[in-house]
Amino acid sequence: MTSVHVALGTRGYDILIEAGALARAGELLAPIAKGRSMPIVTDANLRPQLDALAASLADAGIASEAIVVPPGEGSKSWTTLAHVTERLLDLGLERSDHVIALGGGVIGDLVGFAASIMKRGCKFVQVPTSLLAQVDSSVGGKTAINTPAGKNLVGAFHQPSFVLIDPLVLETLPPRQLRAGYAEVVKYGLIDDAGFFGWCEAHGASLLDGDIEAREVAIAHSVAAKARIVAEDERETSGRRALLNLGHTFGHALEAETGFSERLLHGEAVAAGMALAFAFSVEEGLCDPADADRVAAHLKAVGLPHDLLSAGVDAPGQRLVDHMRHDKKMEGGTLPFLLARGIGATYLDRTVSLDRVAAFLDRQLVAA
Ligand SMILES: NC(=O)c1ccc[n+]([C@@H]2O[C@H](COP(=O)([O-])OP(=O)(O)OC[C@H]3O[C@@H](n4cnc5c(N)ncnc54)[C@H](O)[C@@H]3O)[C@@H](O)[C@H]2O)c1
Ligand SMILES: O=C(O)C(=O)C[C@@H](O)[C@H](O)[C@H](O)COP(=O)(O)O
Ligand SMILES: [Zn+2]
Repeated sequence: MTSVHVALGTRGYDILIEAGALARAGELLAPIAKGRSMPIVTDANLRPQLDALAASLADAGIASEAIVVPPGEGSKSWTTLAHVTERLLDLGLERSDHVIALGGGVIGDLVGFAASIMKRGCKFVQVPTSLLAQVDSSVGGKTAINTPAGKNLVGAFHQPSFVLIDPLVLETLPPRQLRAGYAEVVKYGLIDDAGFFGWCEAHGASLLDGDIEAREVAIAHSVAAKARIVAEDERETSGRRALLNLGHTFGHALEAETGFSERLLHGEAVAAGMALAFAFSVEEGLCDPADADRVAAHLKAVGLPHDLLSAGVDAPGQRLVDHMRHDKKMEGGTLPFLLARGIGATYLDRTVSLDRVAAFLDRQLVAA
């Protein structure tokens, strides 16, 4: 069992990582439920986890109603948000009540946003069930839905009250989803921790193969890294938290280009985006080509996209750059970019021209 605290003063909270924690959820959540019912929002793929959670809550005397939405990125939408908030109102949710987000990053982002606007802000608990959600999205309070204009464009910062991570629930996660989540694990190494990237090279394959110890190490390391960064820069104002966006400017453009669909999952887009950020850094004369090759080689070795073609995208650079203009880091018409001086040495560069990015992307396709 590992516990990590996100040090945000009155908005601070604990993240518990424990094999089998789902079965103890009732006992763990009873102190914050304070005798009130806890609605659970989940998706239709998570019936067994929903039953286990509801049974554990019932054992602890906590009532729960389930709100089940369709699985997939399409549920980060106005339609599903309206459905969830209306159901919560029907259930008589009070502002001091907690809603439980049981699922992957889609459920966490959707429910967190719903909680941020319910009665001007009710409480919520994250029970992440995908690797991506366990290592990244359940921590830090970024919540959002997508719009036709782009990814996560309507949302709020709203921190959960508690994050309950049971690594055993990953046993039912489809391998492709597991791999996609692993991309965000690799991200922590690339950002500022070359030693952890080395750990990923050594243990990534066995983690994906089912090594529970490797999973627990990766989850604990990732959430501790994210908790530190979020505590330093909760609302992404100083530039520190922007590091967590490594690969995402390219990645979100690839997701928009593929219609936020199963064609390219978020983690897959981020994997390709990180490799592109390193390749672009090489072209800009910032990064040793050997480092960029090492990044692409590891992503390729574990079966993740590592360039435009392996991400299934052959769009003109200018079209991808047009998607990037919606990036939330955009400031006064310029887009700060996460670039790399090497593995574990990324930084926010405010001098990148989007025309150079478009030309770089076109060259990537010609070279392939
Ligand atoms: N808020 C943040 O900080 C943050 C960080 C990273 C990603 N995100 C967002 O997270 C989303 C991606 O999250 P995701 O990759 O978890 O996708 P997801 O929520 O769609 O889950 C992936 C799929 O796996 C299924 N699933 C989840 N857990 C399962 C389990 N234990 N067993 C069987 N099936 C299971 C889901 O039903 C879904 O079909 C994106 O929208 C991304 O933008 C947010
Ligand atoms: O927590 C953060 O900060 C991140 O950037 C984590 C990312 O993995 C995540 O995908 C996030 O939702 C992207 O944020 P956005 O601000 O680019 O929408
Ligand atoms: Zn992400």
